[in-house]
Amino acid sequence: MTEITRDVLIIGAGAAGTTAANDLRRAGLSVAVLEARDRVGGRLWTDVIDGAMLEIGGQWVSPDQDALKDTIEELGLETYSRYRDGDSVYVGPDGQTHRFTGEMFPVSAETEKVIAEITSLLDAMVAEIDPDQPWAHPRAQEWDTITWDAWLRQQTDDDEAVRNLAFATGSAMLTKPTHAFSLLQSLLMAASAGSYSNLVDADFILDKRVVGGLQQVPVLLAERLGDDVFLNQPVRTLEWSDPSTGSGTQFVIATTDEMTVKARYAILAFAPVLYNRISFVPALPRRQHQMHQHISMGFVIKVHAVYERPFWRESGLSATAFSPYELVHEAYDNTNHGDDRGTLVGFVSDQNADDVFTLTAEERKERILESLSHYYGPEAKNPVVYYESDWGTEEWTRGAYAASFDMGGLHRYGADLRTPVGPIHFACSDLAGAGYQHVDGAIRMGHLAASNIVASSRDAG
Ligand SMILES: Cc1cc2nc3c(=O)[nH]c(=O)nc-3n(C[C@H](O)[C@H](O)[C@H](O)COP(=O)(O)OP(=O)(O)OC[C@H]3O[C@@H](n4cnc5c(N)ncnc54)[C@H](O)[C@@H]3O)c2cc1C
Repeated sequence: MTEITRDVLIIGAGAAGTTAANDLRRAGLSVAVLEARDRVGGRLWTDVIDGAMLEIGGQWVSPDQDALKDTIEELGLETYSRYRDGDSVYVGPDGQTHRFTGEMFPVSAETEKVIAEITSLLDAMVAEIDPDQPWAHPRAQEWDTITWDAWLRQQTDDDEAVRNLAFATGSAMLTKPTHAFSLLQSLLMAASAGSYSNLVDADFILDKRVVGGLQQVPVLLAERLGDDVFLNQPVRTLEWSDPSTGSGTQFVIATTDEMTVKARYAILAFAPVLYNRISFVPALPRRQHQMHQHISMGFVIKVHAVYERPFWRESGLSATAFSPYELVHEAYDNTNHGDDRGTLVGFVSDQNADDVFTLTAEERKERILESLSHYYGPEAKNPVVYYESDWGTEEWTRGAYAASFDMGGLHRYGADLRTPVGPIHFACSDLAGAGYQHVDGAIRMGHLAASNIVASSRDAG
C-alpha cells in the first residue's frame, strides 16, 4: 500500500477535478488527484472507433460559457463552428418531413403563436431566476412542486406546442421524462444558459467544437499535474475529521485498493449520484444522506453515424433536425474539422432509450437509422461507422448527460448542494448554476472549490 501526504486530495480527474487541482497548485498547495478510470476526462472522452474520431461524451461550447472558453484559450486549443448552412428539418405529428429555415419550425399559425407566447413567458420567468440559487425565488416551492409537463399543459391544450416546448429541457437537456422533474428544475436549466430562448437555439447552445476533441481540456490540465494524477484508483473509503465540531486536527484520508492519501482537504469532483460508492468515516451528516437520494442521472444515447461524404449537404440540408415524435429527437452535422467524411450525431433520450435497450444491438441500430432516414432520406441507413455512446453502463458515471433533482428536491435541498462538510468540498458540473450540467459548469465548480479551500487554508494559518 503506497502512502502519500498532500495538502488537498481530489477525487475525480474530470474537468472539475483537474481545474481545481491546477488552481490549488498555483496557490502553492500540493495535490493528489485520484481517478477511478484508466483515463482522465470523465464524461469528456474523445476516441477513435473503427477509424473515426468520435466525441463519445461532451463536445459543444456555447458563447455564454466563459469559464470553458477561458480554459480553452489558456490551453491554446482551437475551436471551429458546427456546420449549419442550409435547411433544417422537422418531422410533425403526421410523420411528414418538413424543411425550414430560421428559428421557427413549420407548425400551424395557431401553434406558432402559442409557442411564441409561452416562450416569452418562460424567458420572463427565467430572467427572475438566479441560476446559482433558484431556490431563493419567492415562488420556488410552487414551481418545484408542479411537473414541467403539467405546467405546460396548464398553459395550453395544443399538444404539438407542449411537446416542442417540453423537449428543450426534457429529452434534449435533463434527459428525463417531462413528468419526472419540476418547472423550477426546467427554469434552472434555462437560466444556466442565460434564457429559455438561448436553450432552444441550436446555433447558440451547440455553437463550437474543439479541434481534436474536448477531452483535451482535462487531458492537458492533467498533464500539468504530472505524477500527481493517479489512474485506476477508485476511492473506497474517506476518513475525515472536522475540528470545528469536535476535537483534534482536521484531516482527510482516502483509501483506494492500492493507495492511502492523507490531506487537510478533499474535493469530491464527480457526480453526486456516486457519493454513496464511498464509505465515509464518520458517516456524512443526515442532510447529505437525504439530499443525495433525491438526485439522479438522466439518460440519453448519443448516436454517431459516419458516411463516406456529408451527403445531406448536397441536397441543401444543414443536418439540423428535430422532432418530439421521432425516436431520434434531434440530430446534427457532426463532421470533424477538416474531415472529408460526413458525420451525423443524433440523440435517443429517456424512455425511448430504455425501450431500445430491450432490443438486440442489430434491431436497435436498425430502428435508430430508420429514424435518421426520416430526416435525411434512405442514404442515412448506410453509415460506414456506427456507434452508440451508452453512459448508462459506465460504472463511474451511470447515465447522461448529468444529474438533477427529483420533484421538489431543488427548493428543498439545493441550497446545501455545494456547502462543504468539514474538510470535504464538492465540485462537479451537476452542482453548477451557470453552466449547469455542462463542462463550463464543471470548470466553474472546480474554480470555486479550489478558491474556498485556498481561503480556508489561509484562515487556518
Ligand atoms: C454523451 C454526453 C454528451 C455531452 N455533451 C456535452 C456538450 O456537448 N457540452 C457540454 O458542455 N457538456 C456536455 N456533456 C456534459 C459534460 O460532459 C459534463 O457535464 C462534464 O464533463 C462533467 O465534468 P465533471 O468533472 O463535473 O464530472 P465527470 O466528467 O463525471 O468526472 C468525474 C470523474 O470522477 C471519477 N470518479 C467517480 N467516482 C470516483 C471514485 N470513487 N474514485 C475515484 N474517481 C471517481 C470518474 O471516473 C470521472 O472521471 C455531455 C455529457 C455526456 C455524457
